Parts: sequence; C-alpha cells; structure tokens
Amino acid sequence: MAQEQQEQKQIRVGVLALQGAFAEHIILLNTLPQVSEAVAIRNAEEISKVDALVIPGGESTTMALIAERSGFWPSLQEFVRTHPTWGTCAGLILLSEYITSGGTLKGDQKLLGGLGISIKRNAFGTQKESFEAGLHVEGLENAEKLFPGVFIRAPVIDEILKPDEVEVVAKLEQDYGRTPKGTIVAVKQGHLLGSAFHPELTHDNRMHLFFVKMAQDWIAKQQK
Ligand SMILES: NC(=O)CC[C@H](N)C(=O)O
Repeated sequence: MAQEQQEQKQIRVGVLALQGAFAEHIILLNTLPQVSEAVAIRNAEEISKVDALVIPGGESTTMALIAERSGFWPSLQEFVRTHPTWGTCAGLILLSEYITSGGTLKGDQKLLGGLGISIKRNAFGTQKESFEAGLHVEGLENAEKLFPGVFIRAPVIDEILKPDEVEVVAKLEQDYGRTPKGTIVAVKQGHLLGSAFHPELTHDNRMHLFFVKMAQDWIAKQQK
C-alpha cells in the first residue's frame, strides 16, 4: 500500500478563480507533496492543463453567471464530468443535481451537476450566523482528531438522490439552530467530493490531502 502510494504521480490542481475564496485553497494545496502545483483557473485553456479541480466557496449564482457570460461554462461542465473535482460550499451547490426550497425540487439555478444529491442553500441563516463545528470525516488522516468545519451561509445536503452511488463522509454532530444533528455536510461520489464547510479557511490541510489522494487514486484507476 505505502509502495503503491509512493508510485502515484504528483498532480496539478486547479482552483476555479472566477469569484470567492480561491486564494486560500491554492495556499493549502501547495503545502502538499502530492501536488506539483496549484493554480488559479479562469478559462478553458487553463482548465485543460490541470488534473483535478477545486470549486471554492463564494456565491454560486455569481460564479455560474461569470462562467456563462465568458463562454467558459461548457468546458467547465465537461471537466467536472470527466475529472476529479471538489466543491466547497458554493462549489458544493454547483456540483449538485438539484436545489430544494421548502421541500420542492427546483431547477431554476444553473448547476454543473454530477453529485446525486439535492441541496438547500443558506440553510443555516445569514453571514452573522456563521459558526465552527468539530466534525468526524470518514477516511480523513488522524480521523479521531475532529476537523474544524467552518460554516458560512452554508448549504446542507437535504436528500441523497442516488443512495447506491453517493457516500456520506461527514454529518453534523449536534444541532445548530434549525439544523439538526445528523444533517449531511460532506459527500463523495466517484470522482466528485462535496463539502458544505470551508476547509480553506483553517490551518488544517487534511481535507485537501483527502481530496488529492482521492484524485490520484481515481486517475491511477483510469489508466489501468
Ligand atoms: N460561503 C459560501 O460559499 C456561501 C454559499 C452561498 N450562500 C451560495 O448560495 O452560493
């Protein structure tokens, strides 16, 4: 196993830099020996040169609008369909198949899709109601040490639409306002990872390591 991991090639990771907290992701990714370089991605040419992508937190509607107006949307969507991608917060929203509002499926926000989940935006309230919660993340290095989950106008995953394919990797461990303990806040499906919280706003790079290893494993499998 250790041998196998050593043989894995370093990967070049892009961070979507249309809007939001992309700089912080680049800094954390660049701390990992598994990453040859982490770079900002703003167009089709730049995305064609990376092995994996992170879509940061920010404003999902703004990111979609910028990508669409600049003509980047189709290649962004194609990349997400075919390469390891991790969405955090607004990024998780963009990777979802559906957005729910009051329990009804709504299809009016432009989404990249790929994760068989439905999502509820701004589920915890406003910016002022941001909070930090210790999380157990399935498969994280030193998993017994809680991961500091930073939630800012965060979405929640309110339904798993494809239970055979989607793996839950983190849940809230206590109630937060109207959002109950047990609410799903991170999932994995094939080459896609999504988290409602912001690991880039911590000094803990274990979620970044988790994604990069998942991406390396997935890429290695495709080449077999
Ligand atoms: N911190 C965030 O990324 C907030 C996400 C934002 N509420 C959205 O809907 O896109």
